[in-house]
Amino acid sequence: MLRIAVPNKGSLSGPAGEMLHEAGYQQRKASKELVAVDPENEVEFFYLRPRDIAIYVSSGKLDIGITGRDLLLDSGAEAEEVLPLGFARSTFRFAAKPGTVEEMADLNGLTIATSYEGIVAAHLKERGIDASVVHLDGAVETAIELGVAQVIADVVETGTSLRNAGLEIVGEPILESEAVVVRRTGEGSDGPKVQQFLRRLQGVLVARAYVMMDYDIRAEHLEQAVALTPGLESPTVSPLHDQGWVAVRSMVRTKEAQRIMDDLYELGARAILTTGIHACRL
Ligand SMILES: Nc1ncnc2c1ncn2[C@@H]1O[C@H](COP(=O)(O)OP(=O)(O)OP(=O)(O)O)[C@@H](O)[C@H]1O
Ligand SMILES: O=P(O)(O)OC[C@H]1O[C@H](OP(=O)(O)OP(=O)(O)O)[C@H](O)[C@@H]1O
Ligand SMILES: [Mg+2]
Repeated sequence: MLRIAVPNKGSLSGPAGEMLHEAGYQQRKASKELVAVDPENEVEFFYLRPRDIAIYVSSGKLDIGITGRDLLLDSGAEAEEVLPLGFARSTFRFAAKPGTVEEMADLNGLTIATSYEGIVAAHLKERGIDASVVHLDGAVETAIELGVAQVIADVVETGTSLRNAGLEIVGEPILESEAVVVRRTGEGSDGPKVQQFLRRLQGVLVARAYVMMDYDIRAEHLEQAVALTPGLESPTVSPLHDQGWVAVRSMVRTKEAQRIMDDLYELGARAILTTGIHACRL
């Protein structure tokens, strides 16, 4: 049975569960359940703290896990990223009161509060900066107001938490993070069950990012139309009863669908339809 670590709480938990559900895996019924078996797919899910997942996976007791790239790197565990999942996107940044820290060198001699000591210490060391790091569990933005630190290093998504605390970003992003699938470092080639799991998640990513587009076009404009909708491999072109026309079917990126529909219409295409993709294997 495949053993998979899934975040039990926080920003990663809901979207990870949704993605697994979309991939056809049975998820736990209640948020207090710590282990759930999906007998049909022969998978056992372990609902663990996101911060601990890379550590469990590196121990070799679990085959694979879902966590944040920042948490993976912070843990220092012998685990590596195998597939980015596109949710829980954030950047990891330094921030301070306006006017107190202009550039990275100003961090020398200061105290930095963070929940991600591993990432911060490595970043400072790489740049030869000598600053103290104090670990806090969360709500790090308040640490400056309360005098625990002069600088924080924390996850930023919309920037609302920083603004509310009257802080501004210092320097370049330390890291860009999103949810990722992790496995033990140096595992070699994945077994067939892990490969199948990854294919299912890749299928969800593609189904989320693409729509199927169908349209009719006069045969003489086919090449121009196909240039707009090349598809992943090659579009399907079918004859229509009216011999001057053909029907085209192709996958297009959801984000580009409206622009492509406008361009196709301009080219003379008609009956342009898009439909969602529920699942796929490429
Ligand atoms: N506001 C956010 N937007 C996007 N991703 C976030 C946000 N906050 C945290 N994350 C991401 O979620 C992961 C952290 O998960 P974790 O459950 O430890 O924190 P959390 O979502 O802040 O939950 P908690 O309430 O337990 O602190 C990290 O990968 C981080 O980048
Ligand atoms: O840029 P924003 O959109 O404001 O999001 C970033 C905030 O979200 C997370 O906090 P969370 O609410 O999880 O609280 P925590 O600090 O206790 O983890 C993170 O730690 C930041 O504080
Ligand atoms: Mg948090």
